[in-house]
Amino acid sequence: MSLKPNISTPELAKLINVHLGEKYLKETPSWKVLDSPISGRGIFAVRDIAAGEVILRDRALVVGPRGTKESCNQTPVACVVCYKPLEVNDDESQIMCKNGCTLPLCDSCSQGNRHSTECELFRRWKPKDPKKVIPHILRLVSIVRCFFLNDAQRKLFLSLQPHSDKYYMLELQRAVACFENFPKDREMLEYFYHSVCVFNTNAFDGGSREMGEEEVRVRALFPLAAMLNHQCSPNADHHFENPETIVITAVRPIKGGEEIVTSYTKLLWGTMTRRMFLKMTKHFECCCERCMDPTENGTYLSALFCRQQGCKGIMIPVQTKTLQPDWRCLTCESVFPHSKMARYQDFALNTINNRINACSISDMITFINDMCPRFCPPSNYVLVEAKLNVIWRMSRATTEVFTEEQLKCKDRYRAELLELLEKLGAGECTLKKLITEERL
Ligand SMILES: C[S@@+](CC[C@H](N)C(=O)[O-])C[C@H]1O[C@@H](n2cnc3c(N)ncnc32)[C@H](O)[C@@H]1O
Repeated sequence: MSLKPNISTPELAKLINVHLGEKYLKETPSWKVLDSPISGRGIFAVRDIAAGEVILRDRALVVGPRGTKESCNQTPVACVVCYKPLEVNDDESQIMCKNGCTLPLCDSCSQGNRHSTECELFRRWKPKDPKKVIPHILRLVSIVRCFFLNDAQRKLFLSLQPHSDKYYMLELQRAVACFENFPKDREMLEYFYHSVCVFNTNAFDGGSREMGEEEVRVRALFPLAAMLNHQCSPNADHHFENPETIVITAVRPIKGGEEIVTSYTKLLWGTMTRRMFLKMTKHFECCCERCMDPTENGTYLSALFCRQQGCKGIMIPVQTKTLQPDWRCLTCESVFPHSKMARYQDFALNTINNRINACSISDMITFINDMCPRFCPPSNYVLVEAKLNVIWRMSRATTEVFTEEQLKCKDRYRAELLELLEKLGAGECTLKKLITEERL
C-alpha cells in the first residue's frame, strides 16, 4: 500500500465516520470535515454552537505511552495496555512483562492476549538492556501498533498528514539502537518512519486520572480531532476523558460555518515562543491575529525590560511576521536586535525555571514577589507560568500549612491569570476551569 494515498476530503470524512461508529457519531453532528482556508482539511461548525458545548468525542485509532525521558521520571510508569500506574522500586524488572519483552505491564494484562503480538515482536527484536524500562522503546510502542492496523484503519491512518523531519528519523534510529535484532527490512523501516511522522504531526499528548489516583500520560492518534487546525486564540479546547477518548468543547460561541480550531501550544506562552514551537514541531509559521499583534491583546506576555542603561521601560517585538524580530522600547524607543533579547529571555526563563524545580512553595512566592520584578516585567509569560505553578502546588499540597499572606498571594495570582485569559479571549478553556476549580 502506498504511503501517500491520494484521498479526497469527502472520502476521508466517510472513513472518519466509519471509525467513529455509532457510539461516537451523533445522529446530527454539529461539525463537518471540509477543505480549510487555514491549511489542508479542517473541521467546521454546521450550526451555531454554544460556549461550553461538547462539539465531538473521538476514539483513539492508536494509543501508546509517551515514552519521553521526562514522562518516565516524573509521572508514574504505566501498563502499556491498560495504562494503570505501576509501582516502581529500584528493580524495574518487577513491573516488566514476565515473558521478557521488557515493556511495563500490570498483572491482569500480562494474562490477557491484547499484548501477545507486540510482546512476541519485541522479544524477537531482543532489547539490549532487559532490566530497564527504556523511554525510546516505550515511545516505539505506538509506532509498532500502527503496523498492526487492519486495512480500513490503515487507510485512515495513511490519510493523516505526515511532516518529515531529520529529528523524527533520529527518534526511530535511537529506538532501533536499543535492540539486538531489529529488522533491516526497508519497507518496514519506511512504514515505521512514516508512522513517526504521522504521530508527531497529529498525536495528542494527554493525561487521565480515570485509572487511579495518579495521572497517567499517553500519546494518541484521534483521526477526527487530528483534522483540527491551530489558532493561538482558539474557539475550542480538548481534554482526555480516558486514555482512549478525547473530548472537544467550544470555549466560546461558534457560528455555523466557522472553522473549529484549537491551540497546539500553551495559551500563556509569548508570541515568539509559540511561533518558534509551531515552526519546529508542526512545521508552519502561525500568522493568526494574536501573532500579528505585538501587544498580544494588551497582555504583553512577551515583554522584557529595556536594555538601554537608565531606562525602566518595557520592550516588545516590532515586526510580527518574522521569527527573529527587532524589539523596541515603549518608553525610550531604543531598538535592539532579536539575538540580544532572545538571550535575555533565555536568562529569565532559566533563572525562574531553576527556582521552580528547586524551591519550596514559600521560597517561590518570595522569589516571585521580591526578586523577579528586578529582572522580569510582571506581564512576561515566564513569570506568569511561575505563578501558575505556585497555584498548582498550593492546591495539591496536603500537609503544608500556609500563612494568611501566602493564601492572599495565591488569590492574587489566580485573579491575575483569569484577567489574562479574559484579555486573550480564552473563554471557557480547560486552563480557566483548572484555575477556578484548582484541579491543575
Ligand atoms: C493535525 S494537522 C491539522 C489538519 C491538517 N490541516 C490536515 O489537512 O490534515 C496539523 C498540520 O496542519 C497544518 N496547520 C494547522 N494549523 C495551521 C495554521 N494555523 N497555519 C498553517 N498550517 C496549519 C500544519 O501543517 C500542521 O502541521
